[in-house]
This record gives sequence, C-alpha cells and structure tokens, in this order.
Amino acid sequence: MKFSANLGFLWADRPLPAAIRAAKAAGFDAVECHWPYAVPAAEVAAALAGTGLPMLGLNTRRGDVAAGENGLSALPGRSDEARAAIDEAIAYAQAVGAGNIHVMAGFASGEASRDCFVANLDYACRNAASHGITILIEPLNRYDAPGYFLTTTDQALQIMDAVGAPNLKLMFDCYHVQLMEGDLSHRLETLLRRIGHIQFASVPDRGAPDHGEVNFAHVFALVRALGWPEPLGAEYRPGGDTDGTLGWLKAMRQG
Ligand SMILES: O=C(O)C(=O)[C@H](O)CO
Ligand SMILES: [Mg+2]
Repeated sequence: MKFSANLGFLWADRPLPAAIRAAKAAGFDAVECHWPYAVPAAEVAAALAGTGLPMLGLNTRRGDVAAGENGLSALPGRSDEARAAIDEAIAYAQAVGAGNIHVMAGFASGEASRDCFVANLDYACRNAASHGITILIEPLNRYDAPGYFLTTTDQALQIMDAVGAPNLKLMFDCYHVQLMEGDLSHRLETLLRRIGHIQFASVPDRGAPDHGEVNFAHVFALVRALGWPEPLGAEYRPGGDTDGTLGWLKAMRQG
C-alpha cells in the first residue's frame, strides 16, 4: 500500500521543502499539497528531486480567502480570474511534475454556477491535456464548507459527464464522502473507474486514520484488493506534531 502526505495539513508548520523532506523521512511514498504558490516552484522541485518523492497534486487558488472565498470556477462573472488560477496551477504543476490539479468550485449554487463550472472545467481539461495533467473535482462536506458548490459524488459525476473530458476525474476524499453520503465501500467499488485520487482522514474529527467511525484498515484493504495503484492521500489534521501521529503508517508498513 502506498501513501501520500498531504502537506497542506501534515508538517504544515514547516516550509514546504522541509515538509517534503519530513515526509520522506517518515516513510511516505509521495506528497501532495494545497496551495504552494508562495514558494518558488524551483525550491519545491529541488526538494522533490532530493528526496525522490513525486508531487501528486495541488489546488487552484481559492480567490479572496480573507473574504471567505473557497474557489472561483463556479462563480458566474469570475471566469477570467478562475482561468488565470487554472493557468497558474498548470504552470506550477508542470514545474514540479505534479500530475493532478484540483479545480476548486467555490461557494455557489444554481444553474448558472453549474454552467460556469462546466465551462471552466472544459477550459482546464483542454489546457491540461497536452501536459498529461488530470483535472480533479472534489465534493466537500456541508459542515466544513457550508455553501460549497460541489457536495456529493453523484453531483460530481453529472458535472464530469457534462464536461465529457477523459482527463477529468473525481477526487474521492473518504472523509467528505463519509460525512455526506456514507457507504464508502460500495462507492469506492462502483466509482473507481472515475476516480483520479483518493484521500482519507478519520471521521468526524479529521484526525489520523486510527480512530473514529470509519475502519480504515478495511478501506485500505478494499482499495488494495480493487487494484488501485496510486498512493492514498493522508489529508488529516495532526493537531500538533505530525511525527507523533504516524502510528497508523508504521502499523500499515508492518502489516
Ligand atoms: O478540503 C479538502 O479535502 C481538500 O482536499 C481540498 O484540497 C482543500 O480544500
Ligand atoms: Mg480532500
């Protein structure tokens, strides 16, 4: 089983290059991040080369975070900014060798937002395709992100079908899916073909995957049995020193 450290949460107290080195030292197989844009891509690329870890993915900018924005691509009237964020993400992903970009929808609802999201995803997929980059969309749960445009896997599939691009996939975050829909095992089995990346955290507290209402030993074994070849993304809040939360990883390595 391979695992990716999400450096938006794990070792988030360290500069990104140091966090990449910490993930390597802890035994992760890959890393992924949220919004790396404050760090020059060359510094991230050098840390990746030094550790040999791949960067799996990153997110598009959220917009005006201080004003509470959480993505731009489903906001009618904001497509110029949304597409600039997509262009920026593609350039950064290319520079660090990341294969996935999560295009963030934002707080929105209704038909105009849906059409706007579909059009911006079409733009993202067309521009990412020539670089071999996959575009991801991720349903977020209503407790952490109330009012976010994309909340369920069914809605994500409808959007993906409307865009119709082969390089548009679902970010299946077990944490969000469990909170919104449950039935993780059946959903993983039936959606696997449409999934581009899998993430996890305990539910409901978004901690390490060694407690809470989801049995991750079962989920990991299922994903392995389904033949999923990619590292699974550990996207949990360590609530302190990350190294002190990695008992689950050591147990997986021993088992
Ligand atoms: O919140 C999540 O689960 C994510 O994966 C996003 O990348 C950050 O909003
Ligand atoms: Mg996630």
